[in-house]
Amino acid sequence: WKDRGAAVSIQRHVDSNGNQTHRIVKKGVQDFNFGRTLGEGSYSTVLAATDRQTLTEYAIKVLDKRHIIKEKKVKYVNIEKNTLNRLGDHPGIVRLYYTFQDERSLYFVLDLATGGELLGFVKKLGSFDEECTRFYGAQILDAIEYMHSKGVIHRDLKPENVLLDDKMHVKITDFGTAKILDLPSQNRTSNTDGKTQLDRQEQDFANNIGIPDHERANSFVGTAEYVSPELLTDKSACKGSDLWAFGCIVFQLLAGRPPFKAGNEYQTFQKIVNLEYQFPPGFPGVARDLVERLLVLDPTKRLTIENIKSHPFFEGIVWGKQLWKQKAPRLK
Ligand SMILES: NC(=O)c1nn(CC2CCNCC2)c2c1CCc1cnc(N=C3C=CCC=C3)nc1-2
Repeated sequence: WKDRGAAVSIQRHVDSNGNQTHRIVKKGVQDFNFGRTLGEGSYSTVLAATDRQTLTEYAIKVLDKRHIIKEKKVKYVNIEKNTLNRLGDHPGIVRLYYTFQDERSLYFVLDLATGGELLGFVKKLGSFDEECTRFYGAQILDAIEYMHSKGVIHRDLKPENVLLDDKMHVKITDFGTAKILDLPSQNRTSNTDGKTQLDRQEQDFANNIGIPDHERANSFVGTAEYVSPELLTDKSACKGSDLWAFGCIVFQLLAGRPPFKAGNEYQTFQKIVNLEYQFPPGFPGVARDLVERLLVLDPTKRLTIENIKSHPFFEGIVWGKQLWKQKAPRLK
């Protein structure tokens, strides 16, 4: 495991003859005060923490080494670290500052998003108005565009993974199931002979989220409601899969519920592959047009990011840095 980046603390040391020396030591657990638990994964826990020297607050993801090895997740953890390293410079993506380790655990020192999940606000308000949906949709899309430009597909975008920082701006997180498209031409995660080969990570992930056996053989899925049809039919993710999830999120912000939801995962999957969803009465027409052009079964027929940015729904949005400088609209 190669630690990435390093933060050091300078420790003043007076030796037995009273000579003062300074030791440079890599930051470690002892440099932080750990606070509340922000989230738990199957082999990781995310805690709020404060750097005792700088008083800066972070989220620290603690991964249990023994568990990672036992559950054969080493590849996952490295993919998450490599993905976060690639995505280190965008305001809409949780940043990995550095990692360190001790005999038991690995530690990822990450941005702390104090506002919590976007999902929490949608639930509290019931739904967002067009202005708020436009702002948060634009920030999410800008972050997706950056990810894709770095050859990363998130693969599990959902309102729970869209966090908000202290300025109520978006911070996308949880790249544990992301896919790095090594070759620029490789737009789908399938191997060279064209057969969609479940890679170890996908197979491992499928094993872990309890897919029924008859589906387990060849389907890697994220969270049921936001999974794209191509992941359920030909088992491969592509950049369009993130745009499908984006369409589900825009729908959910305005409707207060995701487009595809049924009694259980299998029935939800059925609705997705049959494109069975309805807009609630009052759903704004211009947003409906956008969603209808994203929730398209054939990923090659979905709007591209450029198309979405110039769609009338996003009229008035100034894309780029300005989007992250402006004040977030008050959620009402
Ligand atoms: N899996 C992760 O990497 C991760 N998980 N969380 C907490 C999860 C809680 C459930 N929904 C998804 C996020 C975080 C991170 C990254 C780093 C990170 C930074 N800030 C927060 N902040 C939170 C504040 C309030 C409630 C939940 C999270 N959380 C995280």
